[in-house]
Amino acid sequence: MEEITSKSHVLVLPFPVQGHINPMVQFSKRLVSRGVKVTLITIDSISKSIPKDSNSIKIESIPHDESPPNSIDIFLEWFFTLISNNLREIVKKLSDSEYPVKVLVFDSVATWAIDLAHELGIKGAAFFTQSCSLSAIYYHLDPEISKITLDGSAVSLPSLPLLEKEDLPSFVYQSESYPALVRLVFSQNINFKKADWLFFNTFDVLEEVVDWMRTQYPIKTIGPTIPSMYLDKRLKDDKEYGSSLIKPNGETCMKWLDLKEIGSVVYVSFGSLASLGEKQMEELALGLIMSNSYFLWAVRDTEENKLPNEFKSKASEKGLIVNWSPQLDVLAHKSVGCFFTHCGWNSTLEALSLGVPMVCMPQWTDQPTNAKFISDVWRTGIRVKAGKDGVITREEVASSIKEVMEEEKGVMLKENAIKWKTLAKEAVDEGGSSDKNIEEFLSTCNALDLVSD
Ligand SMILES: O=c1ccn([C@@H]2O[C@H](COP(=O)(O)OP(=O)(O)O[C@H]3O[C@H](CO)[C@@H](O)[C@H](O)[C@H]3O)[C@@H](O)[C@H]2O)c(=O)[nH]1
Repeated sequence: MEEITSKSHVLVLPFPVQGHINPMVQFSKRLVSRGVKVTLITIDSISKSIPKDSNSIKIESIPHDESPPNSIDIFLEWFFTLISNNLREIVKKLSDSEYPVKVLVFDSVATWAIDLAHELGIKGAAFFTQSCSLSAIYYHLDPEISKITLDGSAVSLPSLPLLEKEDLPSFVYQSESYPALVRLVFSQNINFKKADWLFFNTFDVLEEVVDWMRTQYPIKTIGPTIPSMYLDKRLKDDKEYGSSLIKPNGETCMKWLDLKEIGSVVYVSFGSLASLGEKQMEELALGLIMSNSYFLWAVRDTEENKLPNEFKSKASEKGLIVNWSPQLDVLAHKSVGCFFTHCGWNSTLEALSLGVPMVCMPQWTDQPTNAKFISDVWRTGIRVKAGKDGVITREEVASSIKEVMEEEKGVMLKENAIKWKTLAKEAVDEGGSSDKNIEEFLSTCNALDLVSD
């Protein structure tokens, strides 16, 4: 590994939700391990959940008097205004220090950050927390410029599998439900034109479209951003993400899993944002019981009231319900045989990196596309089928779990999952594709130092 002796200083700005903070903090740790100074920019209500200066990442936290707004549309504007009003001062302050800032790595949804970075005389790198395939889809289907007519039939795009309507990101067809989010996801395309680098939390062999994107833009794959001790083990202290916005019920989960047989437990989680309807929650709950497998289900406290009456006590022989799990430890546990997931990109990468087969129950945004890749491209999972009313029945839940846990198909899915686990480790290990991309990025940062010294 090349020794970085320069005084490179990189600012990292994640959007403040779990699924964006985790990968950007992990990327920061990889930079710090190579001698780079990294400062994470966030807001007070989030920074209290991130251990101060964890893994030598410095934190610049912006105070705010009012609580963050609950509505996503209002929150986006509130957060971006708060950051953009303060970022200039932060860069100026740090630039007067021994380690002047050279690069701002910003969450790809903070599209305004690139202009600010350039105005301040520093480089800007957009960090995409979703798959490269997803960005390619948004790129080709941008309503402002796309010549493709969306009429509900399958779409064929360069270096991507044929995508049926239900495989496309939900924002493509349901644009009226979340107008601000839809504007936001497509606005990310501006990064392709303006950013100095485009970082993707993926690895080269995982997505064919990476090669196609590379012919067009300065993209760098740097993932999977799973803590090193689960993959290459080169960062000895890197055992967890270290920034849980919800406190996990770790001991309870681990003790319970320790008592179960190898591969006998289904782990169920829908990440930090997805919210199921009451009917769907009931079908899922009853399907889990019907599957006859043991299950560990992370149900956030805001979702708990949707569980059927007395479900917890009825399920107590077979199931454990917690508000938040230490997901990496759970997926790495030998008792877990299957991950019943909403297919958030982090969960997807975690399952691939830890060799766990999946049952996919995507909800919205990128999750349907991730489910398509899991079931048809990487072939490490199957996707549940919804009934006419859009609800996935208890029978479907139970039979999908049985298919993965008990049937021949499950053996093939597990073999494929193990293959991807090996490839994920290779990508981040010394000389792997993601490792080399980080090295190359830092060599360029070094050159920036030489130019400005
Ligand atoms: O009980 C739990 C549940 C989740 N996690 C962690 O929380 C993260 C969840 O991330 P992800 O699987 O990506 O889901 P979301 O929280 O839903 O993430 C949002 O952000 C992702 C990245 O942009 C998108 O892919 C998703 O669709 C979007 O919902 C993962 O690292 C999990 O390990 C836990 O530690 N414990």
